[in-house]
Amino acid sequence: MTEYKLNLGHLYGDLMNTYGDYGNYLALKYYAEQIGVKINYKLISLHDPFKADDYDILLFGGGQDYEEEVVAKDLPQKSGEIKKYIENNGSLLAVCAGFQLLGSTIQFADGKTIEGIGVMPHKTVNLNSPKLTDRMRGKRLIGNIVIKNNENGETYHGFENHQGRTFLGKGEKH
Ligand SMILES: NC(=O)CC[C@H](N)C(=O)O
Repeated sequence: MTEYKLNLGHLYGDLMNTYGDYGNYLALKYYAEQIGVKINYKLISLHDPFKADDYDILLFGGGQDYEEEVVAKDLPQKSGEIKKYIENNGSLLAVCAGFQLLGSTIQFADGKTIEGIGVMPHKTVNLNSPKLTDRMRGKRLIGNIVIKNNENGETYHGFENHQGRTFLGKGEKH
């Protein structure tokens, strides 16, 4: 019998797991097993090599500002391969800080701005940014969320806890 396998890479899963992002792997593993697919899990953390061709799916979870900055310093050594992975239409689930870090800049709660890897054009400002409307400014986003994907009709259930506000760039859509 053919054995189906998926190589899953968890980018900085040891640091970017504040909100239980490891659960995304567990859920995927559970559903994969139902259809006879085995998941090979690999944690890719600080100083670890990363090769785009080694993976079928990548997870990149959320984290607090402190860990996000630690990760941002390590990312340049992997960014070329991450870019290659994305440009080759690789599947990637990036959540919260993970998504922010793929963009151009991220502003933390203390006002400091750091650079993401710029593989996507979005940028993140902090919750006090004058770029925000009065209704949005000063509020932390926290709670359960349900998102409908209007393109494929799928509904995603999750939880958010962040202060940053991400503005999508050219060619990106909700
Ligand atoms: N949930 C998260 O990953 C938080 C990301 C980021 N540190 C923020 O507060 O915006």
